Amino acid sequence: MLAMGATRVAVIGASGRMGATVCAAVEGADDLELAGRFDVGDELGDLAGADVVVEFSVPDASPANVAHCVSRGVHVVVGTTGWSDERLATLREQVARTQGVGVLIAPNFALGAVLMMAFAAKAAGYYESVEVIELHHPDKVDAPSGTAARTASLIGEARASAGLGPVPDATTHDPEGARGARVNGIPVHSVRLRGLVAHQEVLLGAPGEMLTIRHDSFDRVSFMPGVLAAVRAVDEHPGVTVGLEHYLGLG
Ligand SMILES: NC(=O)C1=CN([C@@H]2O[C@H](COP(=O)(O)OP(=O)(O)OC[C@H]3O[C@@H](n4cnc5c(N)ncnc54)[C@H](OP(=O)(O)O)[C@@H]3O)[C@@H](O)[C@H]2O)C=CC1
Ligand SMILES: O=C(O)C1=N[C@H](C(=O)O)C[C@H](O)C1
Repeated sequence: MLAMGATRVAVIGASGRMGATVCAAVEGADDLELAGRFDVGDELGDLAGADVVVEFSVPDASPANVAHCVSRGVHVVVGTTGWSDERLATLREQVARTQGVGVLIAPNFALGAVLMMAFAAKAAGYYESVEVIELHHPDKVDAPSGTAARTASLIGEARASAGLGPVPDATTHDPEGARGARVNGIPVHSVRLRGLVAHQEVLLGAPGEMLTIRHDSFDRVSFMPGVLAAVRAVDEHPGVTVGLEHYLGLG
């Protein structure tokens, strides 16, 4: 629980699609105060005296931004995707040396997306086949999406626990890569289409049936309840947490 009075929040990547939406959401919350907005090239310095920083930038900049916040003892809610295992390990080492600082890295703050990932992980052990299709706006710089990578990772773990082998696939000739990427052994397909925001389908197949689990974010406001919930709770979760589900009791 943060100290009495409005929690001071700074946003890194404040002019971006997500950063601007977060700034508006913080300004609209009675218990939060927008302390600072930071963008590319800005000196982060004392982070405008923020209690919590929200970070939505680009994969190559996010680790340094987060490391700066941790070095200042400021809690961080991170939405930027593209965190590799190596970058996470480095962050965990830094945070372990910093008493009490909380960092949440969440590939998706939409409640329905968190549930979609949980449902997919739950179902994965029962189906021989599974594929992930993520669909996003064409201005997105990373593929596959962080949500798809996390989903594939959770599905891979569930399949291993259930003793399932590789997904069946007789393809031997695919010079154009039409079968998509393999993330943790799970086929992942990335669609980039004008008009879309953020969408994902998980297809699970067994003889004679298919289960489809789909989530759609039609607007970036869908991410705001999760972001604000994380801002309010991050100080109660010292260390590095990956996935909003751990804050919602779903992890
Ligand atoms: N976890 C979640 O729920 C969600 C996560 N995302 C993720 O959030 C990230 C941002 O997405 P989105 O807002 O659409 O992207 P945008 O490109 O709209 O925004 C990114 C912003 O970060 C700025 N930026 C670039 N480099 C730096 C830097 N070194 N320091 C500070 N700011 C910097 C960019 O500035 P400039 O344009 O001038 O380069 C831009 O304003 C992506 O990784 C995306 O995948 C998106 C939606 C939901
Ligand atoms: O870039 C986006 O837009 C999104 N990025 C996140 C991701 O990569 O999973 C979350 C959501 O899908 C929107």
